[in-house]
Amino acid sequence: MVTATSERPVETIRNNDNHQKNNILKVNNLEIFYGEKRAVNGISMDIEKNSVTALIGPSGCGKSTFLRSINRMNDLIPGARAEGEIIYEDLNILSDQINVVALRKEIGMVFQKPNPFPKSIYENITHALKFAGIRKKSELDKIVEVSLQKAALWEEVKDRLHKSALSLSGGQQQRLCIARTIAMKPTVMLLDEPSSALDPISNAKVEDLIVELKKDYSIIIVTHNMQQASRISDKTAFFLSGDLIEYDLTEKIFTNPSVKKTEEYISGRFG
Ligand SMILES: Nc1ncnc2c1ncn2[C@@H]1O[C@H](COP(=O)(O)OP(=O)(O)OP(=O)(O)O)[C@@H](O)[C@H]1O
Repeated sequence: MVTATSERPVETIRNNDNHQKNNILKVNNLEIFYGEKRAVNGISMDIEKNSVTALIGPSGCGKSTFLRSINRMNDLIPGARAEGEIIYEDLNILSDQINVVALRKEIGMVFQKPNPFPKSIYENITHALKFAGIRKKSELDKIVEVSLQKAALWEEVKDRLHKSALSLSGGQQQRLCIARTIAMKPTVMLLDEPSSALDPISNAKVEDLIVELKKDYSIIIVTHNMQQASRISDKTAFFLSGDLIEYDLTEKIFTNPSVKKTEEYISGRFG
């Protein structure tokens, strides 16, 4: 549970009016700055539960900045700050009372380049669990198996769990990183171009996995690959120069967008 960390009452950062049953996140007038420069210009959108939401747009439009704000990864960048609200479970994620460590367990992130630790496959998954106080071997074994199964990797690695994660292929490493996130029992998974560094077969496996995972998680994915967005996402948000230009069902965005700029972008006329 993402709890308030200070003495101030939780009610001061709750916003019950904004809670909606089918949405996992509600973004209200979010602005993100790097120093004086504004990278995200007051965007508002709801993110649905158990769905895949794709963020698309040309390089530098603010997709990754927005994604990183959802689990407060921008806190790690000196000079970065956010205004507005991202409501999750009636709490504003941007509040200084949020327990960021707990938040990042519930809202996990997978990066473009697979980044397993230089440890065994097993330890890659158990490392954070042990840190969180889970020590019993039988419990750790179970979580490792379930996480690898959910990440569609178990069959490929079950006989070499104690071999180095770095001996896996790039595609397997990325599925291991997804398993590592799953082990923390997240509700939301943020994926920043998770398959752009992979070969086509590994890419297809990761795409199949994402579609499978939405049964259990709400997924937000940044992608430069229009085909990928149209294949796997339910809703698509098109960003341009820090603005959210259009946000709608993926089918609508790719067949009959409402805004001319969206149509120009998806048909490859710029970006
Ligand atoms: N750490 C940072 N410090 C300063 N400015 C940054 C930083 N990260 C991003 N920016 C700027 O913020 C704007 C949005 O960048 P962001 O990386 O979010 O875009 P993007 O749409 O994800 O791009 P790409 O598709 O190339 O990853 C850009 O103008 C970028 O130069």
